[in-house]
Amino acid sequence: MEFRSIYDQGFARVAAVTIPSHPAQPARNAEEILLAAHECSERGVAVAVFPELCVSGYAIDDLLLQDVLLDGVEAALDRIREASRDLLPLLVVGAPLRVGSRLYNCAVAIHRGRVAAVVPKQHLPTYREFYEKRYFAVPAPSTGTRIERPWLGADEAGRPFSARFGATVIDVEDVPGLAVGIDICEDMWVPVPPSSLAALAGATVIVNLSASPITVGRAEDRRLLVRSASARTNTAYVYCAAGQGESTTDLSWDGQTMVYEMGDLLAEGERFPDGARLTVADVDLDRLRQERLRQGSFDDNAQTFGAPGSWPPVPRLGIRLDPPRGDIGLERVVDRFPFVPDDPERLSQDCYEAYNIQVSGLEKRLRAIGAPKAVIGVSGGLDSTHALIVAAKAMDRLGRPRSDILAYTLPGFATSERTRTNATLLCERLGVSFEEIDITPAARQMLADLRHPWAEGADDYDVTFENVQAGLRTDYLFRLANHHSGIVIGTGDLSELALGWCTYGVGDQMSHYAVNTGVPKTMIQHLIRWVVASGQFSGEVGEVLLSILDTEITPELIPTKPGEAPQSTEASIGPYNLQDFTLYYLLRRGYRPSKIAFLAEHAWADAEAGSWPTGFPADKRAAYSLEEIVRWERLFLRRFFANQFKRTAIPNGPKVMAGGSLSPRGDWRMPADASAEEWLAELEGILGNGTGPAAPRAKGRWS
Ligand SMILES: Nc1ncnc2c1ncn2[C@@H]1O[C@H](COP(=O)(O)OP(=O)(O)OC[C@H]2O[C@@H]([n+]3cccc(C(=O)O)c3)[C@H](O)[C@@H]2O)[C@@H](O)[C@H]1O
Ligand SMILES: Nc1ncnc2c1ncn2[C@@H]1O[C@H](COP(=O)(O)OP(=O)(O)OP(=O)(O)O)[C@@H](O)[C@H]1O
Ligand SMILES: NC(=O)CC[C@H](N)C(=O)O
Repeated sequence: MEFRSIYDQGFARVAAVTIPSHPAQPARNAEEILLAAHECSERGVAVAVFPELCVSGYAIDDLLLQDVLLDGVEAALDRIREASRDLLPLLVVGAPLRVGSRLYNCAVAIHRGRVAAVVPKQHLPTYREFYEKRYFAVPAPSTGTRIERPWLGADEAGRPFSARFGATVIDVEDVPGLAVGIDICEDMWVPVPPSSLAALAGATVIVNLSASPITVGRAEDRRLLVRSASARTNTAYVYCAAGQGESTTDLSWDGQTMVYEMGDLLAEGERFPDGARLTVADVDLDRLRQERLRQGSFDDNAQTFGAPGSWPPVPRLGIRLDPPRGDIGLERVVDRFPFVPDDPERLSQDCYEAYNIQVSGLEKRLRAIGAPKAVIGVSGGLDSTHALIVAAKAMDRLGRPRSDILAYTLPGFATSERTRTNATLLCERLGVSFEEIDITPAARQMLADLRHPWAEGADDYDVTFENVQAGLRTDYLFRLANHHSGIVIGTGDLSELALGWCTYGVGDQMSHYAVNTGVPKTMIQHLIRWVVASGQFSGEVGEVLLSILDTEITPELIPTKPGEAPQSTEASIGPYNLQDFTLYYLLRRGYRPSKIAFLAEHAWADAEAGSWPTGFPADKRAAYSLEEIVRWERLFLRRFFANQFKRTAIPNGPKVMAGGSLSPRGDWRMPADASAEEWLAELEGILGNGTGPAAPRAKGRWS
């Protein structure tokens, strides 16, 4: 197992290749195909798809029925097949082929000197500009025919090879999880495309050989179809259209290429190119496999289609690829923040939704109870600030005065002037009811009653010292809620829950309704920025919110000595940048820790590379080495397992992100006494730290 090998990390490299077309000149087209195929091979591509009828040219009309053309096509396929012996990828090319007494519009799947399968187009457009039924036959629904033709080649003893003719899923046996299904252009435009059945039979990558002429607006239609096909079939969909050189007698061609994976665009090629273009992307086979594992309805649907009287399942056959195992890079963008999109419009939309999910969640709870007051401990930090502006909006929407929010600042031994001032200003400007209660006398009393060394003058700031303060704050807030007929609004976020960074029970883990539990820390700052930018509150509230965004994240539980930096949360539990990254891939994707580290290195190794979310401060653009990534991931895993007990007992609160919730009722169930050992061992083994080289991956795990 090579840590930096994409094929060992569950990816497969695919290419959508558009080439210059030479209409009715199969020999020249074969050379164009081979030129691009060599490049794909050098780049470690596993599957390369070319346009529909690229061997003959698509728009050649009645020339399709000429024997010179059809003989030339077979000779060209023979040439490609022979030359493919030295090439890595499975090549899928389009050609008109005589089978029996008719002509078929086919995809020919070629690998290492053999034709793996010939898949005929099932849906022939014969409307508007298309006239395919004039030339081509619709294949019979019964599959399983074999064809024997000289261009299929022969073995060493001269025995001729035959090939499957019909819909087929091609399993790449030594790239677990890579199974290729085929659509040919119009096949994608019908309600039940062949690719849907191929996906239900196990295909994870669908290739579409297309010769869709370009008219205004059609590229967007294709994008919609490819994107939705990939999302609905849980596949990567690799689309490739004919381009430069196709006949412009009555039409024009743009050579559009794109790769979508489960609705996400991985790569897209230049349109109207002046030569061959390879659109290359690394498909995450683990993601597809994991999604089908957890979304059981996918397989249920396959059962429905496999039932008697329904479509027969698409047959599968296997090839072996022997892909490169070294470091060939990663042809895929890995976002630094899986919970936070970089695209400004998408980020704004996500923030709008997240904020409204939180606000409407609290609104419903307040209405259901019968207009209780909302009691909040406001520290001047990010979480309680956000909870406060969620509560303020909920009160506005309920038509109740903001004074029904009872905000308390509860300074302890380490509360700084800055957070306290921010908290005070924010409450004043929002117009909520506000009071300060100093918890230090009660905390002193409790520490003395406990006979804590600090009470006897020692410099001992342990967990008990911290939790006495967090606990007393909670005690005050709950009793204030009783006293004023209110409920305590919980402020803790999703990242803190993942790490167990809260005080259990009599502490900030508990509340009557927790508005932030579904929001990761890396998202909270953007939410607050969005609240300011979208003018949810007055300009003067916005000013304080921006000042709060600038404050270092600290629990303020241990006093700062002169000349020392204040207690830093991230120094204790790791950068939230990395911890949210791990959280997403563990929770939503179920990935191995080694794969998470591999992805994190691609996302975080270089602060200059790739994009950052809009508004992300330049001075906070961090980078992390693989060593740092692994160090903090280890800590994450230990804390994530050890703190499940805090999650099994969390208060109610809405799920916000599709990436996951940690509520045992919402989206995450796990034992509160499980061990992280196996997860830690997997990480150690991969990096060769301590436990020696990693065991080779078991075969067939993905099937
Ligand atoms: N699986 C399990 N099932 C049942 N009980 C389990 C348990 N594992 C530990 N325990 C028990 O739980 C207790 C430990 O949990 P707990 O009392 O919560 O204490 P603990 O997790 O040790 O400490 C809380 C940490 O959160 C930090 N904190 C607190 C408050 C706010 C913030 C913030 O910045 O937002 C941070 C604080 O600085 C401290 O480091 C122990 O008594 C332990 O024996
Ligand atoms: N000085 C304080 N006054 C009032 N409430 C406080 C104070 N300190 C902490 N709290 C309450 O305890 C919660 C957790 O506190 P802490 O500051 O340790 O964590 P945090 O997650 O960084 O939250 P925040 O970003 O709101 O500070 C806060 O959200 C707040 O509700
Ligand atoms: N060649 C084809 O099958 C093209 C048909 C497709 N519906 C299109 O409009 O692009």
